[in-house]
Amino acid sequence: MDNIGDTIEISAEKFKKILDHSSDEIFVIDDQKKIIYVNKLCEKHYGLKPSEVIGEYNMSLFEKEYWRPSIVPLVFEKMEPITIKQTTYIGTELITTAIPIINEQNKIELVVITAQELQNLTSLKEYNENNDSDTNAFPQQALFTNSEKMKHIIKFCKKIAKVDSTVLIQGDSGTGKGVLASYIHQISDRKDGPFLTINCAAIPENLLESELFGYAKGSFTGANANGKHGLVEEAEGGTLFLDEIGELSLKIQAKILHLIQEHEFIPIGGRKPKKVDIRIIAATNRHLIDMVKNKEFREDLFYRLNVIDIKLPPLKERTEDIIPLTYYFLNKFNNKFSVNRTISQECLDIIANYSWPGNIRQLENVIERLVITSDSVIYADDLPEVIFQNTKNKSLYLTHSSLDSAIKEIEKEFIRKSFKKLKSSRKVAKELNISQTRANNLIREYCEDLKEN
Ligand SMILES: Nc1ncnc2c1ncn2[C@@H]1O[C@H](COP(=O)(O)OP(=O)(O)OP(=O)(O)O)[C@@H](O)[C@H]1O
Repeated sequence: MDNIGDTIEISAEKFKKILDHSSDEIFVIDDQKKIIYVNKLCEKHYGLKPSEVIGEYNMSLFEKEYWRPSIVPLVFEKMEPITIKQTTYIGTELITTAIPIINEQNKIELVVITAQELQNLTSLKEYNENNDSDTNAFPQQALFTNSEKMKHIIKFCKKIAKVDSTVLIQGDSGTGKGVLASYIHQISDRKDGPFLTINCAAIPENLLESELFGYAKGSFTGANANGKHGLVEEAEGGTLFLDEIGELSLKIQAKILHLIQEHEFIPIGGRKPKKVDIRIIAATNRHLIDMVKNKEFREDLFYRLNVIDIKLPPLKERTEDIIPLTYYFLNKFNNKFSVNRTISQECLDIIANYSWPGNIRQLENVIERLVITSDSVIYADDLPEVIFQNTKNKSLYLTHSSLDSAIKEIEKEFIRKSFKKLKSSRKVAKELNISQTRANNLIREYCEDLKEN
């Protein structure tokens, strides 16, 4: 126990609780620039638990690009408090202040760093625009990751982006195939040209052909008399992304093959081939090789597309990405709907342990729904039933060794759900078929945070 003043004692456990509930991230490094303390906000800002950060050297995390720019060299150089703007890899903007604690030998003993989210500042005047070292921030990118598997894929993309070979991205629905295709385009020499996407499954075959290749003057009745350019022509100098390529008919597959091999195409109703300079990136969530075996997909086109193939892992194989993505989407929808929802630890744990069969898209949709439907804090019981139950059932067995504690957990869940909905102990008692005294006691035990002030 620490004795503070004459009468108040704060245990180390309570002290940790206080720091973890600060709205600022608190980050302390020693004279060797080793991280000796960080509060729980580091999970929100970097998707890393304090236990993964404490004991690391500041530089080694900085080199893994969790944030930019670094404040530590500045404070060691100037030996005085410094404030700068930083951006984390999930796009959170922070106003960070580093305060050196200097010992009697005039050496830095510790540096206490606090970081506040820019969107939380009530007044933007609170920080000086001139101090802002934004030039070092991350480039605007829609693709970020904390997973080694994905970092490997991104490294591979950086190598292949510069060549013009066709790329085939395979992966389950919602794993980010479109985002990856756009990323490859953005880091390629074609970045100043267009990036056009067509979803081959969403358009009927006859329309798809004219969308892709356009048609010549007066080629059919009802068509624009001057003809029409297709996406292949409009993508000149850029990249054409063919999403869900497994859905193409054999006729259009033949035209795509010709386009890839000869860099030319003939518009519908046209006679002369037109040359184009485009890169093709294709994606599918189907097993193309099985389709080839079943003669549903041309073997020659498959091998042409597959010159460079990338397999995107489902979210359950990159669980390190779940928490950073959750906060990324939370920030995104908080901004979109001008609210400031936070998320409870229990809810976060369930999200982190769920298998996400619909991958990133499903996670994004769930967070959007939670931001819209929850009150200021998002609790576990706000989650859609399927996620809540699925993880709950697993965790009941995993985390409860005794029958009594598992029963208590279920009791808590029932009471919270009912009280959240009905907001009255009388109604809860009625719904759950218990006495009002018992309902009152249970509400006092489990629902303090749900009571309206
Ligand atoms: N690494 C990422 N960072 C941020 N957002 C991402 C990331 N990957 C995917 N998303 C988001 O997840 C959603 C799904 O991504 P995308 O549409 O690229 O998936 P897909 O694999 O092409 O899906 P489908 O097969 O259904 O077309 C999009 O809203 C996208 O913005």
